Amino acid sequence: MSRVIKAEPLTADAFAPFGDIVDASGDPDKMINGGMCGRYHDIATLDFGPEGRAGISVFNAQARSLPYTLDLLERHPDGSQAFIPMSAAPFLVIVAPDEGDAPGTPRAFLTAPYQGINFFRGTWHGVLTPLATPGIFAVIDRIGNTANLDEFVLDRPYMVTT
Ligand SMILES: NC(=O)N[C@@H](O)C(=O)O
Ligand code: NI
Repeated sequence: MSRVIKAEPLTADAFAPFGDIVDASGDPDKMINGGMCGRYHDIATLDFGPEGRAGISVFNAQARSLPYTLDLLERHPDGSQAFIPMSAAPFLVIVAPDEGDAPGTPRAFLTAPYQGINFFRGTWHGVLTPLATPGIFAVIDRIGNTANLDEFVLDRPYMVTT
């Protein structure tokens, strides 16, 4: 019998232990370009460690369907990782607390349109999980000389639903 996780709406408070939300919510920090543009300034904690540097990549991921079978969690011990959607489609964000170097009970969140996320360094998470095609995302994460990847295969999968 699979364990079930119900996806929650993504809110800053709920996501705060795991990362940042990257979106244009609320008032901008500054109006620029002659008042034609609102700047939401410096809204994510990027962290690439002393040996790494920031990189921008593009991921073109297959869309998944719900209920989604979660059987793997991973983390990046050496740096943060941000997923910025290049479409309006919501996507699934799965995170878990660290419990003695293994993930605890996962939580799933459904983004709002045009919301991106930034995982803090070391946050256990599910891989990029689009729910619509194209699953194209800009990814800002660490470029460096380490694998920067710990994977944890779940002995019993979870079914993620909305
Ligand atoms: N492995 C990789 O580049 N992607 C994962 O980190 C992911 O979170 O999707
Ligand atoms: Ni990742």
